[in-house]
Parts: sequence; C-alpha cells; structure tokens
Amino acid sequence: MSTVLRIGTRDSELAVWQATLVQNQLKELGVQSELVYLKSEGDIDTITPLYALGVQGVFTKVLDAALLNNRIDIAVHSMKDVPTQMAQGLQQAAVLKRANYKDIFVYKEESTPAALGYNNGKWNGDNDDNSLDFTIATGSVRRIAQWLHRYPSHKVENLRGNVNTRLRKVKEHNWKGAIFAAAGLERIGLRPATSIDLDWMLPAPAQGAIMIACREGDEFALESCRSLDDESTAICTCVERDFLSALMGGCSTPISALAELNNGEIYFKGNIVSPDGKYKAVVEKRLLKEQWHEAGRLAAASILANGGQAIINSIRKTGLTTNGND
Ligand SMILES: NCc1[nH]cc(CCC(=O)O)c1CC(=O)O
Repeated sequence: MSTVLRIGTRDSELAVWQATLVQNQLKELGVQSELVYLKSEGDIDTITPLYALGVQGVFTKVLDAALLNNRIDIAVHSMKDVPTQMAQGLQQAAVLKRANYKDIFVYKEESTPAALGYNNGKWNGDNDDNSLDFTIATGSVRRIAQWLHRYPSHKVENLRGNVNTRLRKVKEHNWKGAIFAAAGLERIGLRPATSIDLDWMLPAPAQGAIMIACREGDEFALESCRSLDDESTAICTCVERDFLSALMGGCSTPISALAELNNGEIYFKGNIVSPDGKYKAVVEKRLLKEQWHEAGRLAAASILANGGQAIINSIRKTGLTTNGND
C-alpha cells in the first residue's frame, strides 16, 4: 500500500479548492497526499438540466469508480452531490465542519432586491413582485419549486455548469439574477457584493458540507481522516440525508432540509414543494441529540402525514428524478 494518500477530485475550481483544503488539513496531521484530477459526467454535459440527466450521482460516479479500482484512496465531494445510498464498497470517512449552508440570489440591478421584498437587510413577510417579466435562472428543481412558491408569476430558466460558468452566464443573459449556494461562491472568493441571502429558502440536505469517501474498511484512509470529522456537522447532515432518503429513496427532488445542533438539541426544518411551486408541505421539529439516528425518519413521517405524501405522489407520476440531492 502506498503511504501517499491519493485524493480524487473533479477538476472544477471549487472541487480543487475543496480537495486542497483536505490535503492541507492532512498535511498538518503529517499525512502525505497527492491530488488526482477526474472529469465527471456532470461536468462534461453542462447543457441538460440536472433533473433530466437520468441517473443519480453524476458528479460522484467517476470518483466512486476510481476508488473501487484502487486508483485513488479518498474522494472529496460536496456532500449534497453524494447520493444518500453510497456505492457498494464505499463508506463515509469524514465530514468537514460545515460552511455557509444558505442559498443566495446574485442580481444585476440595484432595484432587484426591493422588487423581491428585501429591504434594509430584511425580507418582508411575503411581499412579492408579481410582474410577469421577472425571469431568474437556476438548474435546481428544489430552488425552482421554492422560488415559484413565493413568486408564482415569475419565469425560471435553466442554468447549468460549474459556479464560474454560471456566474458568466448571468452576466450574458437578460435574467434578473440567479441562485447559488453561498458556500460554493464564498470558498473560492467569487461571491459578488450584489447578492442577498435567501433566508426564506431551505437548503439542499447537506449543503455547505464536504464529505470524504473511502473504500469500506480501508484503515489507512479512515485513520488518516478521522480527526477531520466534525461531529456536529456529521450528525446534522446525516439527519438531513435520512429525511431525504426516507421520502424519495435518494432521488434528487424538491426536498429541502436543515438540521442544527445546539446545546444538545437538534432543531430540524424540512419541506417538500411541488415543482410548479403550487403545493408545499413543511415540518419543524425539536429533538434530543441522542435521537439523531431516528430524527430524519421521524421528520419524514410527520411531513408525509401533513400533506407531503400527496406532493410526493404527484412528483412520482411525472417521473421527475434527478441527480445529486440538489
Ligand atoms: N450542485 C452543484 C453544487 N454542489 C455543491 C455546490 C456548492 C457547495 C455546497 O453546497 O457545499 C454546488 C453549487 C451550487 O449549488 O450553487
């Protein structure tokens, strides 16, 4: 076995930044490593909307294969892109401390935040812009659904590509703006001043967290990564992903979730929104930290009993299954 840990990563700027973060943290622990760059299907086809690409894990499959073929020892992923059911033979080695989990709106005209109901750093209750010529962009069905729920008259256009490509497309197109994960832009120093936090939008399960995957039982990899694991983030992201998988078996869907752990208490919020934005079911729960193993399932049971089941049934009928958990 080599003593230099081979770290697999996609080659986008964000992915390489994340893999380098892991490399630096390992170095501080005295673990030598090298980066191995791989291209994922999700990076090669940047036109098709994510929810239409058809298979799960478009961003992770290539790295999964490289792990299983013993070409790399660990893979660094944006955790929200990792299917809830990991590939057979692989396991989670660590979850790094979560960064900003929020979705943000990047706009172009100074008048746009106020038109959306955002004034002096605050969102008005539900003061919506109802103009019909308001078009925004995102490739995420979860973001589309939550946006249309709040702004039923708006139009949403598909936006794909890595964050650099997407920022460029926002400049080129005649859209009011586009939605991004704060973490993706902040990590590589690209968050523009012309952006606002979408405090009313719940994030994708595990958004803002970085997961390290390895071969099942690979003691060298597991031991090397053990102290990179942040217990609180690992618990919260596990609860969010359990909620997702209990609802849809892991397909990427208009399902959002956020768990926060404070003073021994898990505060969980989740929602399911129909892709047209018309119907929304929500769940909010406070549980003890000790209940983290069952928290996601309990929250899923609550939301199903409170309108969630009908929305899921309608999504199943349209055959809308997507990639990653975005
Ligand atoms: N689906 C793509 C993806 N996967 C992870 C991030 C950002 C980093 C993160 O959420 O951890 C992004 C970009 C985005 O959603 O804007």
